[in-house]
Amino acid sequence: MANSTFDLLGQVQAAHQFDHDSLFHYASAHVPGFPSSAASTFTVKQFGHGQSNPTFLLEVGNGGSVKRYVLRKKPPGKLLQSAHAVDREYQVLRALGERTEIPVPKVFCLCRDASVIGTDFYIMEFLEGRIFIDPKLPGLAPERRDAIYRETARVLAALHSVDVDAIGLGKYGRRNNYCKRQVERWTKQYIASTGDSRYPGNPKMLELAHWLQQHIPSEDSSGEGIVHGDFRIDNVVFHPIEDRVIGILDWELSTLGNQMTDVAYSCLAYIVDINHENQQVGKGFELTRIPEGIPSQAEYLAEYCSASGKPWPAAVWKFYISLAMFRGAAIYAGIYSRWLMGNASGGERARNTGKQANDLVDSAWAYIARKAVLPNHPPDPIARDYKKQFDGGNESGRFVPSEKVLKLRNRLVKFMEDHIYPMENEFYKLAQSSSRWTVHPEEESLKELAKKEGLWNLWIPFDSAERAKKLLFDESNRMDTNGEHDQFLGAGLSNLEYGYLCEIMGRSVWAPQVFNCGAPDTGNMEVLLRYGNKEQQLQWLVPLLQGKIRSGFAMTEPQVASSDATNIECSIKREGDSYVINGRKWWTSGAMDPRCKVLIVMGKTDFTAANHKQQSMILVDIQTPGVHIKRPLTVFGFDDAPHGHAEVVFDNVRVPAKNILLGEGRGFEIAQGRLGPGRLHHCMRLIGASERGMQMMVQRALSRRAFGKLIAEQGSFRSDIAKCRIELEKTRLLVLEAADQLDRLGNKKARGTIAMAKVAAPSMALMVLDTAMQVHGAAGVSSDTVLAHLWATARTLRIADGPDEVHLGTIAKLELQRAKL
Ligand SMILES: Cc1cc2nc3c(=O)[nH]c(=O)nc-3n(C[C@H](O)[C@H](O)[C@H](O)COP(=O)(O)OP(=O)(O)OC[C@H]3O[C@@H](n4cnc5c(N)ncnc54)[C@H](O)[C@@H]3O)c2cc1C
Repeated sequence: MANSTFDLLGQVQAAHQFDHDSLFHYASAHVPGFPSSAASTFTVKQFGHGQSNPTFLLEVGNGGSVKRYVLRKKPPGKLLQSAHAVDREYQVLRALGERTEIPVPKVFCLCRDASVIGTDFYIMEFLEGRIFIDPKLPGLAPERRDAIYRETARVLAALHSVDVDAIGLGKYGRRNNYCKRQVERWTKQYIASTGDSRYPGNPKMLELAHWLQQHIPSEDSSGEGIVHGDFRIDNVVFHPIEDRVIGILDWELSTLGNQMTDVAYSCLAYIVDINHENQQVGKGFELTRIPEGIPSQAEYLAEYCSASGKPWPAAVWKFYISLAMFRGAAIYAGIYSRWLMGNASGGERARNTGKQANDLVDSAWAYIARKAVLPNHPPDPIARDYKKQFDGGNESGRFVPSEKVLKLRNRLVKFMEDHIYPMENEFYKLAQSSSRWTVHPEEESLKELAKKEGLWNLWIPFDSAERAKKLLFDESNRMDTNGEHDQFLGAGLSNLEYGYLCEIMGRSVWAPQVFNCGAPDTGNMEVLLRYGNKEQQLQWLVPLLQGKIRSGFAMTEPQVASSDATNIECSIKREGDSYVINGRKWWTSGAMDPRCKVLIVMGKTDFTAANHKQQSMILVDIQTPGVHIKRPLTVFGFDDAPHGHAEVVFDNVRVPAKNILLGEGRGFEIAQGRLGPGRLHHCMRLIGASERGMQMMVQRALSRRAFGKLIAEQGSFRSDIAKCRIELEKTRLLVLEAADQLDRLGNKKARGTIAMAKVAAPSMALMVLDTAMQVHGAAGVSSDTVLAHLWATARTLRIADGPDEVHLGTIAKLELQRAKL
């Protein structure tokens, strides 16, 4: 719940008492409209929230009406040099209040005469509104949380856009080398606060200061505008009922300088949980769980960057967050030192701040040790618009995702931003190293996290899940899942519903496997779900569903045109209780992966049967003698390690006869069942890859200048991007339509539309990604961006899972058949 500004009031603390009469007379003379009558009642209360300059509510009753003002003063006692400068607060509030639209309380007078109440003070307007002390915004509906965070980001952006020279604040501070000076200043103040034997200094804090000095971003040398210095959600007053800021408070640390420090400070709740009531600093909600509705840190930052026009700070974010924690630690050490002296304005609540200062230092070091802290690019605004578009829940229409799907989608979008995009570089690094054929340990941890978040096996259609539930749990209950078997059978979605989610996974080549939704595993699991017997399911399907193993599908052969599967020559010969397999396969995707334990092999059990009855599919344990992985193949130089596409030789491979799927001669039947949903999954992922391309294209065009103009301002680019958007939206609708037909009409009747989607999606993705690469210039074709890899993958999909021509043939055949009817 929000606190009303009234809720934060209490009695004036003993250490902060002052002469009320003296203040009353001064205010009567200096504050316009302040009652002067001796008959007035005058009460003073102290605001309990905040630890810096003591702040008081003045209430003057006069003839039934009450006027309210706020007074802010320096704390009494010995103060650190340059801290608590209320005259500066007054100066900045006045300039902003009188000459800009930035919401701040109006100031009335500044008093520098210590004889009035003992210290400098100023009097300002009292704002009646809401203050959110807890950044998790408990008690608020998710959409209000979203609105409040986004408004906070926009107000900060507006403040940072103020032209300080135009409003007389050009000399409010030195603009350049702000972070450098901050590190020096807070180091000094920390040392001053901790000299006492009751509170010794922490050597890790000084090491942190050193690290920060070494990592100051180059932009720090050129100055910017206003820095608030303590911009947090609880220093902002919201309108009593509207989600709009009516005042930014607490300007004690304001100056001119590097504004990204404000942004990072406002993000600290994502990283650490600082609550004065707690004895120690906890984990922020980025590490625990972001309360529903609150945008991810990346979304919050994207809102700020888009409103302020600032570049995306991925490369420097570690520095700014660590600086924010360093400064927080120095401030807390100062508060603790004042508490020890008995004059902390927050009173007893300051008792934990000494320990919390040390916790912040530890948190900063832990943050610095993190591999990745922000995605390389801001989250896709289109995904957010899409979310906004449907979040109202009132929209109707054929392709409007349900509430359940939207919730999963939002969770997935966050997971991608928080965990996948930040790890992409790390995954690529390993995949290009000499240890390329090993799995990155983080991938396995992310799989566990995806399970916990309910983002596991989402591809499983509800009808298949029902069948598996009966077979695997209800009867034998042998699947060891700690009673959480539902988690392994997806979320009970239709193919259409999955379409909205699979698209999000397609934005990164690394994502699908983290959610156990990658090819060829999904197709293979589908085969086992539909056609496997119980024994086969228990042996192979269960560990695949759990993500403990991976699998491959071996159909294509180098020596024959494999788009026509009747050509396949691999032989599967029955010999007693076994089948003996001989043949050469290639492009068996996933077979290089160290987790790959089983292959579904397609071959001929009867070379003399009718054309479509010769083929069978059989399960082969990859460790079986005679299975030789010959080499990884590359796609335009990408070997897709550690997954890989292998050439595999089967040399007298003997497997138990019970490994045959469905029975001899049923291979084509299974292939048809396998390929419908699997093909569509590729299409859905291509929509996501194209959205990523669009997003990168836009960012590049808005930040790169050529021949005196942003690329975004060049006419040719505008036409290209518009065409890309048209193609993308057309294709998305076609893919969703195909998924819907698959749900409603089944694989066979939907095959024409699935074929259309299968041809349209790669060609659209190639166009969009090609345009994105073009806009990136040479960087676009390098492996410094994800574009080339996404493009290469999209290109293979004009061939893999059947070349375009085969699908075009299907579409044409159906079209002509219709004409004959
Ligand atoms: C990245 C990648 C991953 C793959 N993963 C797997 C996998 O996991 N398992 C697996 O078994 N296979 C896999 N494949 C192989 C893929 O399924 C085959 O390449 C595909 O089926 C085509 O077979 P082919 O290469 O033998 O081409 P061919 O059959 O020789 O066809 C070559 C070309 O002939 C033309 N053509 C074919 N049919 C017609 C027609 N009817 N009309 C007009 N022109 C036609 C098309 O232009 C076609 O591209 C993968 C391929 C790639 C690139």
